[in-house]
Amino acid sequence: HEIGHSDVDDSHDRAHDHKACGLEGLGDDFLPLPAANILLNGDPDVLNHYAGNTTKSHPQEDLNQPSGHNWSHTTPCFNSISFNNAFSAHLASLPSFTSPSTTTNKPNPAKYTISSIPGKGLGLIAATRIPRGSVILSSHPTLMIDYRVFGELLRTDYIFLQAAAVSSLPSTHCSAFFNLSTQSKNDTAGGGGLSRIALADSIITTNAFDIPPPPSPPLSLHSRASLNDPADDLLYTVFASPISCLNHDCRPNADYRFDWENALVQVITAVRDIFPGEEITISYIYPLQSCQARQKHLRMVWGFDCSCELCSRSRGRVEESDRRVRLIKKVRRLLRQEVEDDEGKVQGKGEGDRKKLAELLVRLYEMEGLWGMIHEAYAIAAREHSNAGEAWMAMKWAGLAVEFEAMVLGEGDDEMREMRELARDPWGHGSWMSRKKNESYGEEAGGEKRKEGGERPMGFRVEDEDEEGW
Ligand SMILES: C[S@@+](CC[C@H](N)C(=O)[O-])C[C@H]1O[C@@H](n2cnc3c(N)ncnc32)[C@H](O)[C@@H]1O
Repeated sequence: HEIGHSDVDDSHDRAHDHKACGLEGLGDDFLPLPAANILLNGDPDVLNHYAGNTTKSHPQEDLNQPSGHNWSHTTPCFNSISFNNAFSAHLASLPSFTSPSTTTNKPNPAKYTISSIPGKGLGLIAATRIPRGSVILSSHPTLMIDYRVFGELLRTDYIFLQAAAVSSLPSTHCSAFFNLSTQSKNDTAGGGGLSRIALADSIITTNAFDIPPPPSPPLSLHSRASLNDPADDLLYTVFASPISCLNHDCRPNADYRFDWENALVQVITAVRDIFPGEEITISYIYPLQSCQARQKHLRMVWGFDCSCELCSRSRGRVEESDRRVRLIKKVRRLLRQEVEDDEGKVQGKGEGDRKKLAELLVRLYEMEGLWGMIHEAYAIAAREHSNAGEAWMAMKWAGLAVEFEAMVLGEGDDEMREMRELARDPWGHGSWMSRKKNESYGEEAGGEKRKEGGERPMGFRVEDEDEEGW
């Protein structure tokens, strides 16, 4: 990467000028034998998906891009390296790829500029105020790799397939890919001594996202053995778009989700208000770790020393944050300790304190600035108040949970559905009054009553998701 690109189009055009694309560009790195064997044996394949055309690619062939469409780097298109061609074909059959003229990627230069950030390379800077909950940008993946590729193929084979998959993308996408950064500043395509195969590998390592399985897998995925283990990540993807310029922050102001309904579009949303001139950031790692653990993880996996605001604080303030993280974990553990009594009702230790603990948890997430995760605390607080028969408080917390879940989980998520239900009708929710009635919660120790006509307390409008805040 050259430092100081001010917009994406410019960087892509420049890359296009001086980078050879296409398989012939692999030059001396061409490794015909092992890859040819893999392809002849059938699995895995590199599949090219251009606007609804699914073409099986053999690395030796130069692919003809479909004509009749004005290709730009925002036209949705991806290559996949997959053991499951049906799945790739399923994605390619979705409207984003079959009608690219109506569903192009959405870079949003009005909201941000790409600038040089001291110590981090390029990054996205807010050009305007971006309210919490607004989508900043969204993009289709350019490259998808089935995770099993890394376990089941030799490295020499899969790094060849990676380079072949990238090189057979349309030239605009290929250029955008090779313009992405690598872990070592000297590795970029313009300079540095890396071969094209090694360069593609380094770019993938630096810029890829893990994609977990969808909440309800499409039919073509049911054959995947690894789906039996929900912890298994499914795909490894790279977005040759401004998404790849988002730097890491241990307490980020934006977060992302993958929209399975819409061909795995990655949607980046502000999780708090972002002000003009602020850097837009996401977290590359699980944020609930000590500073030392986060730093170690980022150094080992990503190869950089984090210079985010939290990691740059004085030692005392870093320790304060670490203590809060430990307390969050402890409170979560305490709230998870529940047993069912003879009647199947949930009985917790120190029951009267559970609501207070849940509210403490919310406060701790807020103090830590964990806006991308705070829906967890809101959902816990909502259930605790519902368990205790406090309808209005349950509705308040469930409403907040829905608002924040919408940013990071999306509509298909089970917890979001549950919270929406709880916010709408706590009295009919499974958690209602499930705590033993041995304490005087709410009205008449029997819980708050449903109001006539299903009135809501002022300010709780779960349906009005487009409105900013409550
Ligand atoms: C996906 S790229 C992000 C865009 C990159 N800054 C660029 O110039 O293209 C990831 C790389 O950005 C840099 N980076 C991201 N977050 C950082 C942080 N918090 N501190 C230092 N470097 C960071 C690291 O070099 C990392 O390998």
